[in-house]
Amino acid sequence: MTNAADLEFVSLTKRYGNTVAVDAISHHFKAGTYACLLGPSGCGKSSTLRMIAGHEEVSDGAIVLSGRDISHLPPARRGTAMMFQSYALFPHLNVRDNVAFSLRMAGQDKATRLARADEMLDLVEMTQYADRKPDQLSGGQQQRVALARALITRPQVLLLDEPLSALDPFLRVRMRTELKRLQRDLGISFIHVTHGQDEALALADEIIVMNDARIEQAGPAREVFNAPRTAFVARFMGGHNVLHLPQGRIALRSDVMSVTAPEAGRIDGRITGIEYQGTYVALISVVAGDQEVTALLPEREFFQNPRELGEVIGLGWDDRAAHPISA
Ligand SMILES: Nc1ncnc2c1ncn2[C@@H]1O[C@H](COP(=O)(O)OP(=O)(O)OP(=O)(O)O)[C@@H](O)[C@H]1O
Repeated sequence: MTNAADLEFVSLTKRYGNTVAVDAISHHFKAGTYACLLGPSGCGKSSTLRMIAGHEEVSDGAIVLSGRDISHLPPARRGTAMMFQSYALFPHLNVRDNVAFSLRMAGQDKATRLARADEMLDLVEMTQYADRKPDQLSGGQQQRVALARALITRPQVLLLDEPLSALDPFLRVRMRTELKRLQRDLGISFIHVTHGQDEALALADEIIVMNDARIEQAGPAREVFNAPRTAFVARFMGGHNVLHLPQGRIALRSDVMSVTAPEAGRIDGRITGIEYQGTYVALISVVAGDQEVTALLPEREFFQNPRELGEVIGLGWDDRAAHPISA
C-alpha cells in the first residue's frame, strides 16, 4: 500500500490577528519519512499540522504535496489524514463503523467499506474488537482504532497530533514501537507533533525543532542531538551543557565529560548537586562565570570514587564532543 509523496512548505505562515503562530517556514519532507515536529508549548507545531490537514487556513505561503499545491483544498481532498490527540471516536458507533466512517461519507458501498475497515483493523491488530463500542476499549486500543480510521483513506501523509500523550508511560513506549512499525510497513510519511524529546529521538528519521514560530534546526535525529546549532536546540534536546568559554559558546554532551582532580581537567567546578539516575549519576557543579554544568557519570564509575557536595573537581572533555553554537 505504498503511497509515498514528497511534502513541501513554501514560506508557510499562520497569523491569528496580530499573533504570528508560524512565520514563513520552508521545509522539504522526503517521501516515506517519519518526521517529528518538536518544540515547546506555543511554538506553532499544532498550527503547522492543522494547516497541512486543512483544518486551519494558510495565511501566506503554500503547502505542496506530490507537486500539487494543496493549501486551499478541503481536508478530504488533500491526500492527508489526521489522528487527533483525543482520538475523536464516535461513541455510538462500533469499532468497525468508526473505522469505515470516512468511506461512508465518500459514498462507498457498504460491502466495500466494511471490507476495507476489516483490512485496517487487521493492520492495527484490532480485528477481535470490531463489534465493540469505543467506551469498551482501553486507551491504547482506542488509539489503534483512531489510527485505522485515519489510514482507511489511504493518505500519502499521516498527521499525528501528540498521539501518545494520553497513554501511561509504559503503553506510550509500546505504542511508539508500533507507530514506527506501521510507518515502515506502509512506507508513507508520518508527521508527528510532540513536545517530548525522547519520543522524537526514538521515532523520527528527521526532527524539526521549532521555536517561536520558526524552524530552529532540522535534520536526522542523531545530527540534531549531537550537533545542535543553537543554545536553544542544545538545551531543548537535553543531554547537553551550554558553556560560555573565552573561545566562544559551546554545546557539550553531559555524558562525555570526565571528572578529575582539581586543575587536572579543563575547568574547575564546585559540586552543587548529586542526582542518582540509575544508569548514570548526574554531578551538577558551578564553574567560572556562575555557569551550571552537569556531568553524567556511569553509575559504577561514580561509586568507585564517590564525590561530596561542595567538593571542587576538575572537568574535562574531548574536543570532538564540543560544538560551537550561536546564541
Ligand atoms: N485559534 C487561535 N486563535 C488565536 N491564537 C492562536 C490560536 N491557536 C493558536 N494560537 C496561538 O498561536 C501560537 C502557536 O500555537 P500552537 O497551538 O500552534 O502551538 P503549539 O506549539 O502546538 O503549542 P502546544 O504544544 O501548547 O499545543 C500560540 O501563541 C497560540 O496562543
